[in-house]
Amino acid sequence: MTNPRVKQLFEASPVILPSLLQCDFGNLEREVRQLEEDGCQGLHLDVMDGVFVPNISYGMPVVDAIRKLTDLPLDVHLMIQDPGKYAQAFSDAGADLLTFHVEAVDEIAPVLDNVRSLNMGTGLVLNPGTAIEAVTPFLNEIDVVLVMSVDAGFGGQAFNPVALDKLKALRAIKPDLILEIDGGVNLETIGSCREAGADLFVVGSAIFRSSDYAAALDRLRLEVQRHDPHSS
Ligand SMILES: O=C(CO)[C@H](O)[C@H](O)COP(=O)(O)O
Ligand SMILES: [Co+2]
Repeated sequence: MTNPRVKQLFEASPVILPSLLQCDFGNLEREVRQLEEDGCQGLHLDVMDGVFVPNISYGMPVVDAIRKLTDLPLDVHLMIQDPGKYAQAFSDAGADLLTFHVEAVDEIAPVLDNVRSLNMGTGLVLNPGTAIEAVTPFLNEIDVVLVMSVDAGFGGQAFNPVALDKLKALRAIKPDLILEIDGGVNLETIGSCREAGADLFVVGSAIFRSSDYAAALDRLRLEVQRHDPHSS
């Protein structure tokens, strides 16, 4: 991986990545500064097009605005149809790590080649209903597998434990693969995600619905430490 911010993110693993979907967009700069002060080591940006998922969030202008606000690694989760068409635009907007859904493309390889040529980290995303076999042929060409524990499209959904089996299976296939979990990750579920092998933990409502982001993050980090598979 040559993108220095992605390298920094992976070296900091395990990392909790706040999902900017339910934050206060009317005070985006304040939110980003608060997360930086609370020691966040990256941000997860949820891009939704209303076609691939039945919801619309934001696109390149907001990614660009966040890029101008912070030097933190930006992990951009594309929940859009035909993501290859927008890879250059998101690279130009400042994405460091770009993940796209295998369900949103007819052929993975050409989109993957395109994203990799743009000096971004690359990741494939699996919805709960998609088997890991959809990504196993590509494990040597990607940096991350993002395993969804909710059906992509909305924050605040309940965690689907099928994701844990996928994390364990992928960890067993490729021990050095960076694994990311996204959807319904909170104090009750984050420990089992860590035990199952996750490195990056996307958290939305468990942070943004709390009145004290720092306290919520500290409790989540403690749970990750307590359930670390590498600790004795
Ligand atoms: O990709 C997503 C939804 O499609 C979001 O990243 C995810 O839902 C995070 O929010 P929460 O922690 O509240 O589930
Ligand atoms: Co996401």
